[in-house]
Amino acid sequence: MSLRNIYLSMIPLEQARQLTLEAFGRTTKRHESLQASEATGRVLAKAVFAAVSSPPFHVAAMDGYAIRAEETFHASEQSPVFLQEEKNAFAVNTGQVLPESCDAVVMIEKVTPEKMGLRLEAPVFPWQHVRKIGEDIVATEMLFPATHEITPYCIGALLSGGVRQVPVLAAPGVLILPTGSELVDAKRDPALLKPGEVIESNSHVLGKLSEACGGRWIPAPSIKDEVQLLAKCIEEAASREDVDIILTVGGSSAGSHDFTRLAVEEIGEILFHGITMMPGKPVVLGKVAEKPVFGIPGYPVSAILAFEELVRPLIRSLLGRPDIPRPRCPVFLSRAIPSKLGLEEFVRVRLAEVYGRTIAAPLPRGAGCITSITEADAILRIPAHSEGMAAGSEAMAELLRPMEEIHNTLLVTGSHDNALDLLANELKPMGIRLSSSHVGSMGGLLAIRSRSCHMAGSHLLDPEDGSYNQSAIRRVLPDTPVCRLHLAVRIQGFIVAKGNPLKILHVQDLARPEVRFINRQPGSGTRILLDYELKKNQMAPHTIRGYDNEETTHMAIAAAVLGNSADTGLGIAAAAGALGLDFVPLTPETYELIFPLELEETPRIQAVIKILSSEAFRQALEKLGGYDTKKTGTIIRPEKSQG
Ligand SMILES: Nc1nc2c(c(=O)[nH]1)N[C@H]1C(S)=C(S)[C@@H](COP(=O)(O)OP(=O)(O)OC[C@H]3O[C@@H](n4cnc5c(N)ncnc54)[C@H](O)[C@@H]3O)O[C@H]1N2
Ligand code: MOO
Repeated sequence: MSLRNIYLSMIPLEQARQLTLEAFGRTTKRHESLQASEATGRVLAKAVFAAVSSPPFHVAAMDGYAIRAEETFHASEQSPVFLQEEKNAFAVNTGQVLPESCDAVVMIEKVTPEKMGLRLEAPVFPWQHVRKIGEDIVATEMLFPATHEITPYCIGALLSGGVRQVPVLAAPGVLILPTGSELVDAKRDPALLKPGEVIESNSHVLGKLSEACGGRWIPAPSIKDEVQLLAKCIEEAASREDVDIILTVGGSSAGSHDFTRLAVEEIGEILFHGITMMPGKPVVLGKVAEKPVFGIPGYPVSAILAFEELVRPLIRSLLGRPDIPRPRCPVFLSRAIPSKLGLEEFVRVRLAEVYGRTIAAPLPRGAGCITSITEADAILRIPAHSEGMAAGSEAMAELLRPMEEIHNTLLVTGSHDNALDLLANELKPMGIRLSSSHVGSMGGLLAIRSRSCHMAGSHLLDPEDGSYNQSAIRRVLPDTPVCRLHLAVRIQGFIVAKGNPLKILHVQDLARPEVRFINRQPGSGTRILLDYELKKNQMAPHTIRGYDNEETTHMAIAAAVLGNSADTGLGIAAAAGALGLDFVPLTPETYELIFPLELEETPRIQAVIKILSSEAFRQALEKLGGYDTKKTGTIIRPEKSQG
């Protein structure tokens, strides 16, 4: 039997959210009583009133003497008043109860003990430096209304107001049921994973996200892809009193083992299947025993976004609370972001402050890559009706990190080099975060031109004279004086499988029919180097199998060789070494960090210069292998004619 699903018609996200809230968004009726001191993050089920006043008595607000104010009214420098300890002046410390006869406190530094008593040279007004009964909280007054969310501050008010127990809404129980025969428990030793097995991580992410917005995660062991089993588990979950929301994770899409919709249809009804959002398209919403059942897509980023856009608003609504929107901030795009018409797209971006503007650089978009969201600083929503955004255009970003972190980011755009990771590590303790965006050397110079990065990693060979970067800078940045900070001379060569099984030794070997090549993108220094080598050897690009298959980083080339989707690609030794591959050296090249002269004195650039000039950095670079560091850290300043 073919159990392949077809989607119901997809609906817009906003409509899906409304349907969800209309069907299930009612404040929960389940209450519980909690100790006030343990109630942070919980939501009050009823209004809470103070049992006692605070302060409960008139108390001293300063260290000094409690007195009767009227006895000091005529005090002045010329005719001081002398008060007598224990008769009409009583020593008190801040917070102590005032003796009954007193109505004011004079600060200790305002009186001088003398033979005649405590000398006072100025009048004291009634209730001066006294905190009167109920100044803060009056017994019986309402402290917080129903659906108020309790913060640590609130606990102070509750305890001071004599409230020890509080009635709170039961945290909505979110049962999370991972589905997929390939899933293995995250506690299992990852070294023992068999081919095809996948570490179950999504339920942990969604569970913690549920708790962060006020829900209670009810974990469930993952189950195999079987419709009947899935239906049974959902039914059991729906019958539990402590379960308010059920999430199945994985199997929501159209694959032959994607059973969520079928299972829900068997025991309940489907409200929708498919949303015009990406990632997160194949979400299912069903109703079983009057409870919401979400079919959450299995890709990690799809799962997170489906949760945040639909499940979180529902949890908040069960708590009588508004959703928690991400803070927003206007940004400018470092490069164009094309987008699919008809889908609301959530593009993950890195942010950095460059020349006073917040620049957004898009990250790779695969919904299967959890790192596309862990590395992101913000999310850009591209509306369904848009085909994308142009480079330089302004957009509204939804922040995933505090702005302070973003302001301390050094944005390096351009060619990729493993040494940048080393640099990032050194910058971190200095409070600077390095963010690198891999767009190739030429892309980096263009980003300097459009003032959308601080530094560009570049290794652009001039085939005419064998120099690096100089002529490209003259061409691309005729009006921008830039400095060239020497990172290293590095060896470019062929990244090959361990033992170099196809014996790839020369450029000519790339033309052998059995050799599958993986190329770098146009505009990258490595691509220019390859084309130069081909020309030198009189080889036509079309004679190389895989010339048109492109990746954007050295590590991606190495990964392609490791994964056996290619036999070789041009790259640096460090990338081969990182993945345990072999390396056939071809030619040395100069890699520089280019930055605008006008940024030279900024702390972020100064920090990089300092690190690159250190012996420790040089040694670490040498250790990576394939680098010559003789000139590391030297700066070539702009030619006079430039600018
Ligand atoms: N023919 C079509 N195929 C797919 C479509 C489509 O429209 N037509 N949609 C794609 C989209 S979009 C998404 S998103 C994915 C997700 O679909 P599923 O919900 O069916 O997810 P699975 O196939 O079960 O898993 C996808 C992926 O994620 C891994 N996974 C699943 N659960 C977990 C977990 N709990 N922890 C960690 N990783 C998990 C799973 O092993 C797969 O690798 O479908 C596209 N396909
Ligand atoms: O829409 Mo799916 O959620 O891209 O990855």
